Amino acid sequence: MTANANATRVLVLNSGSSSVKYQLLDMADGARLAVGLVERIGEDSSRLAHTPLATGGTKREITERIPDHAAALKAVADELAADGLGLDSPELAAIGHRVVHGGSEFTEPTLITDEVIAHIERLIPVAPLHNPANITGIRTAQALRPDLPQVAVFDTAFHTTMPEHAARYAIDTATADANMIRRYGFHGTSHAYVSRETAKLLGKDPSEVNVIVLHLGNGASASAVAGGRCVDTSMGLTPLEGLVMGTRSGDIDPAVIFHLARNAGMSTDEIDSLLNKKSGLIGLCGDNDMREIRRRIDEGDEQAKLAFDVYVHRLKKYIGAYYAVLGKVDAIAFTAGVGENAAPVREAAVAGLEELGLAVDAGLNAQRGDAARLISPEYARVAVAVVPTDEELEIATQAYALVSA
Ligand SMILES: Nc1ncnc2c1ncn2[C@@H]1O[C@H](COP(=O)(O)OP(=O)(O)O)[C@@H](O)[C@H]1O
Ligand SMILES: CC(=O)OP(=O)(O)O
Ligand SMILES: [Mg+2]
Repeated sequence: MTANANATRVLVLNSGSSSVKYQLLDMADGARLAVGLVERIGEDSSRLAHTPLATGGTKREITERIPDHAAALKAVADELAADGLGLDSPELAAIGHRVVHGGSEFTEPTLITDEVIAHIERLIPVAPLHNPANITGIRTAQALRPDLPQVAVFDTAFHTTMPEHAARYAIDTATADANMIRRYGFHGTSHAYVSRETAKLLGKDPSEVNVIVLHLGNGASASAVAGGRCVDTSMGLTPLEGLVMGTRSGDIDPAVIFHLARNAGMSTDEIDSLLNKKSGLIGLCGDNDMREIRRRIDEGDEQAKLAFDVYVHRLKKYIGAYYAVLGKVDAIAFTAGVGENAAPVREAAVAGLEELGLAVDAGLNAQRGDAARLISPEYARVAVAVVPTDEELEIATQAYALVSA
């Protein structure tokens, strides 16, 4: 199906609302040839940072206004071309796109056609921040390489195995069905990858283990994975539900919204922006970066301490909930920016759960490193692990498997 049957490279594009992250990988040996990021698209302070790993080159930065996603992708293509890794390369087998919302329709990586794009467009009302950027990324890449297979890998796909009782909201069924309202879950490529890597770390097959995955990045979500299949996850119709995040509230009483509309005179858009962009850690203490919050706590800042405590309390509640959902837990895996780096979050989330077989060894927890590792003491019944996620590798692997089949 590829343009060139011997081609083994995959370009992965992760288009966010104001950023594009990308990686070029060679699936013959898993080598990362180039990685980069365009951020603050549409602002005067746009920045492109590109590292051509294949040539051993150092990071290059471009700081000039990049008006939109199309311009961002063209700038990325130019940077790749400067290292002889351009989009015109015959070694490129596919472009893999992270698509955040695939609804109930998409359960597998999918070859992109006009019909698939139309489906992704129909889901914009339930993913207004993410799906439009994903579609622009797809269309721009198509324009640059119309002959190349483009593959959509959906954040929601891994969660489509959730049982109906976990996916349903307890609201009027006709209203829910008419409006696509159900729990979809997100960060699925990360939950899939990390749950498999955790099984590997335990020396087991994924089908033999039950894992709670805590993906704690800027966006954050938990999932309960039984024998390799997702049975529950904390994000819902949109990526707003669940854990406390960098700028999102996670779970709240839905009546907060009516209260703000009726009594504070806020519009729907203002409340949407409040809950998605001005809540979570940033809403609680003015900072969304866990490094800065820890620094402030070390200086005795009470507001930062409260934000940390709210964050950890929610996390602990989800660990307990998914322990109950799974019945038996073999491992808890911490991943993404906060999960991989913030030892105090891991320690606090598990503190006091010894009766559940959960404990963290302080020495192991304090160690750093890029490899998956256990941080629980020998005696603990449940393994606690730090397992670095790699969404780009997972997207490339899924996209390549589809086009080389
Ligand atoms: N060394 C660190 N210590 C504590 N927190 C960190 C560290 N490095 C990154 N983080 C946290 O990780 C977050 C970013 O996580 P990441 O998974 O890269 O997010 P995303 O992919 O959603 O942008 C930062 O906002 C910060 O809170
Ligand atoms: C779905 C989602 O929350 O994505 P991100 O963490 O990239 O914002
Ligand atoms: Mg991430």
